[in-house]
Amino acid sequence: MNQSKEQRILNYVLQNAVRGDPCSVIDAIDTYCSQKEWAMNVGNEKGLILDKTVEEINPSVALELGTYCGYSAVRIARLLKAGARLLTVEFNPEFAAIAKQMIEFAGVQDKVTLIEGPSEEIIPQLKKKYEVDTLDFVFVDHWKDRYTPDTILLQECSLLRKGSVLLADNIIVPGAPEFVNYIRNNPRFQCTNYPSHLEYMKVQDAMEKAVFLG
Ligand SMILES: O=C(NCCCCc1cc2cnccc2s1)c1cc(-c2ccc(F)cc2)cc(O)c1O
Ligand SMILES: [Mg+2]
Repeated sequence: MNQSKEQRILNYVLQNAVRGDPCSVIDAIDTYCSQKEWAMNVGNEKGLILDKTVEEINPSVALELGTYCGYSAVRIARLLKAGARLLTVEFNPEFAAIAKQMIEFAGVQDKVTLIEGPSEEIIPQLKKKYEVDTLDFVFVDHWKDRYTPDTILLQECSLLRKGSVLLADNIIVPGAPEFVNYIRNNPRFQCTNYPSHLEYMKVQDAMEKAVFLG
């Protein structure tokens, strides 16, 4: 049976990156996806916005919604201090299997917990099953129509505290207009927009940072 695009991306990383070197994994994925096959990794331009946000917060507990091949999980995990952890949620079993191998090859598996399942099911489990108190940082990069309901769910599950930071991808393309309207008009969030470009394309995109005010 012929390989999936995600399997081809992983194979390229295994052959061209250095085991245990997260930066070489990130670079290899960006090289493959800009030269050979486009894929929905956050990419290097928006990835730098993600890096700066993570470095600014220096989170002890981070959540990612939408793992895909593990590109942003590796990007985030490589910046985490000793003892800090990333929980990343993926809905698609094939993607989760690729991401698991990607995270292990990068050598960040000790910092990352990969959870397979729908966000609306996993978020309510985070406190009891995954021993989360509150989240310092959330990277939102899954189904664009889940951005708003899951932000509400995070609040309902008391997973956000004063100063928790959400960073949402794809504000313009594919777009999350309902989320933008919700978060910018919500007095409990302080929002900042970061114009950028769609990964590997000359198409406008943006990220939105939202700080929970408690
Ligand atoms: O759909 C995108 N990401 C979401 C897919 C993840 C599905 C999940 C649902 C779910 C539910 N619960 C838990 C975990 C998860 S993971 C996406 C799409 C584009 C894009 C695609 C075509 C195009 F022409 C232009 C842009 C660019 C991007 O950067 C993206 O992130
Ligand atoms: Mg995205």
